[in-house]
Amino acid sequence: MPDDFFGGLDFGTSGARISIINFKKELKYTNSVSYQYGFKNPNSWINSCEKLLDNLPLDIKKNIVNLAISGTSGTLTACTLRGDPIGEAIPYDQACNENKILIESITVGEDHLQTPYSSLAKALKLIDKFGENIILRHQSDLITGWFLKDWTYGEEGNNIKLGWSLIKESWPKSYLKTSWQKCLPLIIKSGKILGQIDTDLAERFKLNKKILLVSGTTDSNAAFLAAGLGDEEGLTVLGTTIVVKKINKTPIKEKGITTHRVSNKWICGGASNAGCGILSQFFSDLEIKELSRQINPSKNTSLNLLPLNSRGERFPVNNPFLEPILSPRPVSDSLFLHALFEGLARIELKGWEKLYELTGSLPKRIVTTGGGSKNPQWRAIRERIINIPIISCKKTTSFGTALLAINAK
Ligand SMILES: Nc1ncnc2c1ncn2[C@@H]1O[C@H](COP(=O)(O)OP(=O)(O)O)[C@@H](O)[C@H]1O
Ligand SMILES: O=C(CO)[C@H](O)[C@H](O)COP(=O)(O)O
Repeated sequence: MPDDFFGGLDFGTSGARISIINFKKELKYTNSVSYQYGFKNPNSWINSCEKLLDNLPLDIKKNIVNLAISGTSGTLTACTLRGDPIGEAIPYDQACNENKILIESITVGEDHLQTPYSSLAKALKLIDKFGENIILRHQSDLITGWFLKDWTYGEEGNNIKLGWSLIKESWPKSYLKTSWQKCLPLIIKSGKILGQIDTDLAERFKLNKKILLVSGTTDSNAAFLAAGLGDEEGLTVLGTTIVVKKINKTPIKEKGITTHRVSNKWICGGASNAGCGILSQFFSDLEIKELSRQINPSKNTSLNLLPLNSRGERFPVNNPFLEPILSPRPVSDSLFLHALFEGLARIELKGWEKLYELTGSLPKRIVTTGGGSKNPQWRAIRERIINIPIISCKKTTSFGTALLAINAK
């Protein structure tokens, strides 16, 4: 009797990854692809999903029983009522300042929505551009809909930045009076079975026709699940952006902070606009690895870079006008990389200080996931600057998403 398999697909900034696990949570298969048309183009997400499905070995295709999808939190796209993406998505790190006054008037007391990075700000911009005869979906919800050929649903965590309240289990009352409420998804808790894969799609990719789609989560929550974090540990995701998260007894409502609920715990934290993205702007992955070997992590470069991926910051400060500082650039590439690592470690430190201010405690140990987590020199620099022991977790975000698929109800 062949194993049943559980799949997790994660849509990040640099590409998409799939992990297939069995009931014992053993990783049976993984693969990743980068986006063909760039991150902002939703057809890239669909196209990379198709490539990942095409490349699955047949025995896996036939024995996947549950599938869950995660994606970047706060990347919103407009679609036709039939789920076809319209134009480019607005990515999580793009500030939309256009409807500030309207947003303040409909989100009184909801500070986390009153930022130009909220999905609400992006939703209003998309409605201004494309009208109200559209639906608005985040990355994870769009792809889940693509598998079902039904775009009705939205997963709770992915929609917090759009205004969904995990506590009240509703949209803000002020939305009821708007004409655009119909553009929002019907919210479902994470880890719930939504329905069976579309038959034509299953046939096209030779997949088990009985695959059940499970409502997924955000990329950072999936990383949290993969890391299996303890109450006294913190999570740092070193992906295109740096995300810091810790468990807290109560939710926190503040600009730049998101409170999610994962495995019945409140997970508080924030995502910077700085991260590995800036490394990729200057160096290939191989160059990063080789140049890192020349770095002495115990030394301080005394260069004070602020390595934001672009203008504007979400967390630890929420300022859409903050400019990156990338000069002076030393002649030595390894010295420059060293200084970038230090600048990123200082941003992470400020993140932890901000969470200390809001929660009253620091983690005893930091678990790190994401592309940057495999770098030992960066880890040592981070330990020197942050002064908290750090370990790397080899499990990927899509592995965490696959865990949701196992535990589906
Ligand atoms: N050895 C390394 N050290 C530091 N960063 C690395 C290393 N290898 C890859 N990266 C970075 O990892 C990033 C991709 O990580 P990933 O977690 O896949 O990101 P995302 O999920 O945001 O797409 C790239 O920006 C790349 O620069
Ligand atoms: O930065 C990101 C992409 O890499 C994260 O998706 C995101 O912005 C983190 O969001 P949340 O605060 O909801 O976990």
